[in-house]
Amino acid sequence: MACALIMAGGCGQRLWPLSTKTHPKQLLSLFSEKSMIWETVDRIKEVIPYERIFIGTNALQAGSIIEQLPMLPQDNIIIEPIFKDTAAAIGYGSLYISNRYPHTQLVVLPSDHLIKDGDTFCEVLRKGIAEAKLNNTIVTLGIQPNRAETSFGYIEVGLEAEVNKVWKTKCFCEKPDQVTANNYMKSGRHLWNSGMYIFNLDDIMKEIARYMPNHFAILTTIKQYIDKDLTGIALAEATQYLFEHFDRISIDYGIMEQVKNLRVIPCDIGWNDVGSFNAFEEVFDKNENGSIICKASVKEINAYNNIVYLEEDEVALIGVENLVVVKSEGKLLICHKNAIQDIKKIFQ
Ligand SMILES: Nc1nc2c(ncn2[C@@H]2O[C@H](COP(=O)(O)OP(=O)(O)O[C@H]3O[C@H](CO)[C@@H](O)[C@H](O)[C@@H]3O)[C@@H](O)[C@H]2O)c(=O)[nH]1
Repeated sequence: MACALIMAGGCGQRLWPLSTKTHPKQLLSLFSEKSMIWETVDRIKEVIPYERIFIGTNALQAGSIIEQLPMLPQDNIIIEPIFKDTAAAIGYGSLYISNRYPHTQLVVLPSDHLIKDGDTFCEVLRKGIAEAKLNNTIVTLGIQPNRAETSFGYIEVGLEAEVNKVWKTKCFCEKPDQVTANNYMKSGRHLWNSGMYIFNLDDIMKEIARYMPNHFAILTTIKQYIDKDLTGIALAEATQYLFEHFDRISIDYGIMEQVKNLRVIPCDIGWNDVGSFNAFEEVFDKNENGSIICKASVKEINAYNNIVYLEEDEVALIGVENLVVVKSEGKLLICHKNAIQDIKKIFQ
């Protein structure tokens, strides 16, 4: 039976002020009463039981995650001592999980994505796990693109790639420039990478050794602490001096752009990475003025196409268009929709 590693180290910078370093996107309840990380755990529990679901995070977020996910054993919360991006986090998580469940398959999932069709998603996961086990491949889930987005990875497949089947990939390109993304969009042969990966634990360590030898050397030294069955903060403290030496790089650049055995399952699962307030336009209904109003009761006079997320009782928008107005925990954002990409600068 496979294990899962849910990645919860990021802070959803483009959703400030809803998302902050201490209360990041994955802990927000945007689409139901449950937080996005809780939804992620819930969605896969038919395929992977709680005792095999692990969370990769940091000390800042670990307490809230343990509170939100009491169904997971506390030792399944893996605390990274320093933020070093997903290559280090997935290598570390893979070592940790191998110590308990050696030679199995690992499903790596982001903690902060929306997936509307959970049943199809579980079917695709089962298919991906079987593929990785049988053929020693790395499997990712591909999404049909609807715009030339530059903040995603792209996977090239053949034109014939039908949904819910496993396909060989021709190339993987992480976050292309705008001209390249436009060409990919036009080609009809490129899918978005959803950032979900399925592989054998043994295979990912071989790929890290081949393509990221510095990471592999550090992980080999870290293993001695994992073998001593250290967990939680104690493990993070023991390995901090080693983490300092990891280059800060994602698994997408470090491994996925290099590997020869990458496979993709094109799927239609109602996926959205909710990366910025733009995503609200795709996942929430608009009112008659073209605006999206969450939580507040808003009166609009000659106001159109705004995104409003406020908890105040009375709000009026007059003569304004294409604004994002969001207030949370005493922090207020007023931003033009054209400037949404700059919200992440608040974190710098
Ligand atoms: N534990 C841990 N988690 C991390 C870390 N860095 C990021 N994460 C988590 O890993 C997931 C993906 O990280 P992002 O940093 O948000 O990735 P991205 O820029 O959006 O790009 C990835 O996802 C896209 C789809 O949303 C892909 O298209 C792209 O290729 C790539 O895989 C998120 O759930 C984030 O919380 C880390 O150092 N540690």
